[in-house]
Amino acid sequence: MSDRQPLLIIAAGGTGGHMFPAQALAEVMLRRGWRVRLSTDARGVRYVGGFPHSVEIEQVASATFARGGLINKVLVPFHVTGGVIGAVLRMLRDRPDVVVGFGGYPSIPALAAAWLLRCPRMVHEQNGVLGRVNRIFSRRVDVVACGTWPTTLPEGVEGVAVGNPVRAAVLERAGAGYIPPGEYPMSVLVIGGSQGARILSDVVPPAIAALPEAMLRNIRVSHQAREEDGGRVARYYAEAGIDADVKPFFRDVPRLMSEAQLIISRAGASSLADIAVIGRPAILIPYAAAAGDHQSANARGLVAAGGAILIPESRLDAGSLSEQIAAVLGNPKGAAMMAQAAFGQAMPDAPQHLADMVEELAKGGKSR
Ligand SMILES: CC(=O)N[C@H]1[C@@H](OP(=O)(O)OP(=O)(O)OC[C@H]2O[C@@H](n3ccc(=O)[nH]c3=O)[C@H](O)[C@@H]2O)O[C@H](CO)[C@@H](O)[C@@H]1O
Repeated sequence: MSDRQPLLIIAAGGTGGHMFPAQALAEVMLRRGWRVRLSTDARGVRYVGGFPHSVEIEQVASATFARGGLINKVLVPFHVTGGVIGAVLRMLRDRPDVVVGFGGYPSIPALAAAWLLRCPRMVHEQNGVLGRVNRIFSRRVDVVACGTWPTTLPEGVEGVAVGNPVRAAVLERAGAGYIPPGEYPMSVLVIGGSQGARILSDVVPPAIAALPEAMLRNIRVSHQAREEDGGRVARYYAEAGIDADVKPFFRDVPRLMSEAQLIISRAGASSLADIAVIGRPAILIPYAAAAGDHQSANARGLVAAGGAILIPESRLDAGSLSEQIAAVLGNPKGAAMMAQAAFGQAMPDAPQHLADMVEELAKGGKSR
């Protein structure tokens, strides 16, 4: 590396699942004196508010076969080719030291350009099963960093277990003291990933309303519901006399998690990493339609360690969920052991580890 400030390009698709780990790496690299540029599409740009202000933003065309009509699908190869040509020209001008892809179609232009120009590059896969873009590039990058371990990788591809980097606001609460459930106000946090989950809005309110009266009196719920479900969820809690805060997205999830006696959640990779790093008992309901059932794979470690209870969507109903909630909240010792076990699965040094790998690559060394 010369004396100029090193440049990292982070390429990530437009969902929270890709953007939160990208943000965590950006935060560390800026602290290490790097310039950081985020390459994403219009959907991803909605998340940049959470990124440090000094991160440069480069918006690429949204090109995916997964959405849009026939015309969109016909145009995808042109968008992708245009995106790659643009990325090659910018890289020839700016000579990034390392390019890291976090998955999703918008990461294609930067990764393809880095491959063509032989620029040091890696992908980070958050899930227990490789996403489509990361699978394509897994043989064309220097390193495949894995957030969930073990990850199913294509034959001949080696991965490095790094963990899913969590945001600074989560790290500040790593292993925060847990107050086990008892005869005092208890908090239950319900989150459905970055978009919210309809099934949790259908099943969780009646499950909570069916808890034993003595328990119910002390419960406070923070429930993330999709915009269109928020009204009915809030009404349900109000009519059942339950103290509830219903929002489409909580900006202060790290605080809410640290205050919670129990978390009910989907099994998206960052949600699980946050739960483990803060160390809280959880009931997990993996999204059954996720590609390759990767949410079940994500949850495996936490559940096997005794930090979480898994309920498959196919067996989820208000009655059985209510029993599971009562079992956790009615057993302070068991809940404290779950919190401990969850923290035992955390990889809080994932952001630093990933940052070390970026610096290794920049020096020309391989990280594995
Ligand atoms: C439906 C779907 O396909 N989801 C995928 C998507 O997850 P999705 O985008 O749903 O997100 P994750 O669960 O990985 O991350 C969500 C993040 O949002 C935070 N949060 C959540 C709710 C809220 O109100 N406020 C808030 O800050 C969580 O604490 C977490 O940090 O990408 C992930 C990573 O590739 C995958 O593992 C998921 O399977």
